[in-house]
Amino acid sequence: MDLTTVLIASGVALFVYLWFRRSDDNYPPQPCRPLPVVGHLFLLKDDLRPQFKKWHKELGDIFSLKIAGNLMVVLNSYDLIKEVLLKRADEFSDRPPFFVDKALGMEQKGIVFSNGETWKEQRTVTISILRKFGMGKNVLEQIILEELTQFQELISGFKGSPVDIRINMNMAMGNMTLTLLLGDRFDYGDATFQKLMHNFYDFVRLVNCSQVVHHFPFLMKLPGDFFQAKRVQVVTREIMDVILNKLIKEKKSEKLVEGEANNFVMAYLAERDRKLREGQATTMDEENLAKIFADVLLAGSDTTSTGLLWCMLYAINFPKVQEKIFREIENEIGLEKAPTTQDKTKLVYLNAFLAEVSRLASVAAHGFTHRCLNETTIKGYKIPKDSMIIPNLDSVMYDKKIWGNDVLCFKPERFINQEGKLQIPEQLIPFGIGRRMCIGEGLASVAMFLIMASLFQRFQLRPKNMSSPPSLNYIFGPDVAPAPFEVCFVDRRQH
Ligand code: HEM
Repeated sequence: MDLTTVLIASGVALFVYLWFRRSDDNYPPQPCRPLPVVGHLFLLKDDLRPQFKKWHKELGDIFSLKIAGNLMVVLNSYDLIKEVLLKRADEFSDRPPFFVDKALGMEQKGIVFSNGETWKEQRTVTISILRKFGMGKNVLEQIILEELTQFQELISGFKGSPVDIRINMNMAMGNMTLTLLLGDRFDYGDATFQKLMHNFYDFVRLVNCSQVVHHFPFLMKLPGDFFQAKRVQVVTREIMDVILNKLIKEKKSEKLVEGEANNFVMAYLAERDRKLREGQATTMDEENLAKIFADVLLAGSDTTSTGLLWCMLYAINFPKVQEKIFREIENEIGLEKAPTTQDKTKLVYLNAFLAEVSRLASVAAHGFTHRCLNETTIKGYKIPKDSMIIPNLDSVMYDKKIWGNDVLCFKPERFINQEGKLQIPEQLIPFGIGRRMCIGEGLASVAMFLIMASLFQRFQLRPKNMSSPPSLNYIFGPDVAPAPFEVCFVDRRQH
């Protein structure tokens, strides 16, 4: 036998041994035996939703997959997700390492990807600043209403002809977020804004695929870019460069009049300076600020814009629901005065509509990955240290035990009780649950309420072809977005 034959034979023998070796580990059930080295990676398709649904049905509320050397544990059902992420928050609130965090640079900073003291302080400070912006003269509301005026003008310019509004929606939401961060809105034609939005679009499209490189870093060294990881690296570096070296740098040079920050960057820097002046130990610095900037832009803007697109798609598919919302707006606030947050409690049916869209659209279908801090058990199964934990929010949004047999029906009425009041069950968790729960829930909810109330007040949303509205199909990415569709915004004032 020559050396090549020996090597091939040993390789095959090792593979067969690893494949048939009995594993004594009592891991949560798995769909099949994992392959050596890659584990179950070969099973995962681009759209994980139907797969997770099937495995949930076959394997139960907890199942697991081997991804390279790590265990990925998928939690299904409200009770189990709540038990792990809320009641056992000390054990399951960390994040695992992500390729994209590495690509962004300044690893483990900001909020989304950080852990420990850094995460705690950045999250607390950010929530506190956002809360202040939502109070008093309500900076948040002013920003949303200003952008909304521009957005309505743009829509009105389409004069009721069919349009794919995705890019414009992303630009409007992106601009709202940037105004919150910096204090001034961009002109849509501004070169920096265009570049950011372009990179941002690429990022959202490519990020899922690139995570494979985290498990197999040698792939970065191979020629070509099959998993788009090199492209993600270029795009994220460009995003961070603009944020840190242009936007934050320019803001820093402006003088802050004490107590008057109307934007996140200035408010953050003022708080950092206060802590330093008072001699407090702090993790607050410009790198953390830049990462929070990216977190808010990347985690917040796209998800909210996607949520709004779903609202439009459901509205054109359910014209009677849309008409009922319009009548409610007409009766409760009239057609002249622009809706404000003060009107939120009056528009019960609109709120029920938004809740039902958030349930069925399930924009963050699989939440965001957590990490298990130390070896432990869930439901008697062994969970090794550093396992990835996925809260399958889809399993809650589509659970017949919670929503009834008509779980697949679009029915805003399910959120209105017999007294005609809005009633949102605790199981509606589009923003997650526990210590890592979304920090942007308030911001997203206010933005979605104001934008949809204003659009429904002025426009009737219609499909291009009244007899065949666009499908409710989705595209699975970092969030679940509607497949491209066209909508006609017919100005009610001119009809
Ligand atoms: C409809 C819109 C949105 C949805 C559905 C959504 C959903 C979520 C979900 C499911 C998580 C993961 C929770 C977990 O890890 O268990 C999350 C995290 C996060 N979201 Fe949102 N989000 C939305 C809008 C926003 C907005 C507007 C912001 C801007 C402030 C934002 C900022 C964040 C941040 C920073 C995190 C990470 C929190 C942490 O790791 O501590 N999100 N979001």
